[in-house]
Amino acid sequence: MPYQTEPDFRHDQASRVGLLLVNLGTPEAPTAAAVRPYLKQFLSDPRVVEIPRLVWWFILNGIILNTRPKKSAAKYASIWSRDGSPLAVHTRAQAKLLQGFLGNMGQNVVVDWAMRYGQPSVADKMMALKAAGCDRVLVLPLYPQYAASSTGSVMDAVADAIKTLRNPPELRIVKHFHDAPDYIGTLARRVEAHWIKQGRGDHLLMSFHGIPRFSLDKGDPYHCECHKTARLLAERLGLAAGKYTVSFQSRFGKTEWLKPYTSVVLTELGRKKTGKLDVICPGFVSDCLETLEEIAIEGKAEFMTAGGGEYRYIPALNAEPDWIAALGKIAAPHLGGWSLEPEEAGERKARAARATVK
Ligand SMILES: C=CC1=C(C)c2cc3[nH]c(cc4nc(cc5[nH]c(cc1n2)c(C)c5CCC(=O)O)C(CCC(=O)O)=C4C)c(C)c3C=C
Ligand SMILES: [Fe+2]
Ligand SMILES: [Fe+2]
Repeated sequence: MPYQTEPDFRHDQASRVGLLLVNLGTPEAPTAAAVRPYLKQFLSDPRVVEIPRLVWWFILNGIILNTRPKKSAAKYASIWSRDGSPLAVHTRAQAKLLQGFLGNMGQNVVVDWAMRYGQPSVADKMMALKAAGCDRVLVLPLYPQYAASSTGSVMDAVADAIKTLRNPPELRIVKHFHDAPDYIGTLARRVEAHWIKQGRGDHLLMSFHGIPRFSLDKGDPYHCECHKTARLLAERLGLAAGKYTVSFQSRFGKTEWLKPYTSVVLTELGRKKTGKLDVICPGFVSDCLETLEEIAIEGKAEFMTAGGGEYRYIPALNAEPDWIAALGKIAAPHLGGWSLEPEEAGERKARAARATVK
C-alpha cells in the first residue's frame, strides 16, 4: 500500500485539536439521479447490509437501485429546504455553532463536520483537519445510541481515512452518549416546552430508527441503549409506564427488524382512540427524511386513519442553543487533557519555535 509523503516535520508547528462531527449523509438533491449514488454507497456498506456480498450485489444493482431512488427522491422532495437537505443543513449549523460555543468557553478546538456517505466525506475532512495543523482529532458521531451499522461504520471510515497516512493524528472516537445527562436533559426540555405550548399529550411515543433483529441476537447493544435512553427520558418527565411507548421505525427489506414497529404502534394507538399523541425521535439529533417524512407526515396519516385524535411531532434537537451547549459538554470529557486554552496554545507555539529544528 502506498503511504503518503508528508510535508517536512516542523518543530514550530502549533499543536491543534480537531473535533469532527459525523452524521449519516444525504443526497445532493431530491432527484433520482442524486439519490442513486448516495444509496449505492450507503447500501454497499457491509456494516449496513450483512448478507453475502455476491447475492447482495445482484439484489442491490438489479432491483433496489432501479426502483428505490425514484420513490426516495419524491420523499426527499417533500421535506427539502431552501438550503438543502435538512440533515445537512442542521449538521452544518451544529458544527458552526459548536465552534463558537467552544471558543467562548476558551477551548482552542477546530470544529468541522462530515458525512459517512456522500459529501463532505470523512476522508476529506480528516485530511482538511490535518492540513489545518490538527495532530489530535476527536470524532463525534451524531448517533446517541451505538449500532454497528451507524457508529461502527463511522469508525471504519475513520480507520480507512488514516490508512495511508505516514503521520496520522492522534484519534479518539465517541462511541455513544445515549445516557449522557446533557442529552437526556435537552430531550426532556423539548418535550416540556412542547407541553407548555400545546398542553400535555395523552401518550408519548418514542420512535427510534430500527436495525435487523439478528443484530441484537449477535450482540449489537443498540436495542438496549435505545431502551435506556427511553427509560431515562421517561424518568426525567415523570411518565408512568403506561404513558409512553418505545418503537422502531424505518424497516428496510424483508427480514425481521426490532419490534414493535412504529407503524404498527401508530395504528394500534389510533384504533384505541388515543386523543393527543406526542411523538419524539430521540435517536435522531437532527431532523431528516426519517423524522420529517416518515414520522411527521406518514406516521400522522397512519395514526389519523386508524382513528387517532391529534398527532403532534416534537422536532429534533437540531441547532438549538441548548443542544449546542449540551454537545459541547458531551465532547468535553473526551477532549480531556487535549484542548488548550488560547494562551496556553500560544506559549506552546513559542516554546516549539525556540526548540531546535531537525
Ligand atoms: C440511528 C441511526 C441509524 C441507523 C442505526 C440506521 C440503520 C439503517 N438504515 C438503513 C437504511 C436506510 N436508512 C435511510 C435513511 C436514514 N437512516 C438514518 C440513520 C440510521 N440508519 C438517517 C439519519 C437517515 C436519513 C438520511 C437523510 O438524508 O435524511 C435510508 C435512505 C432513505 C430511503 O431510501 O429510505 C435507507 C435506505 C439500514 C438498512 C440500516 C441498518 C441495517
Ligand atoms: Fe437508516
Ligand atoms: Fe435489549
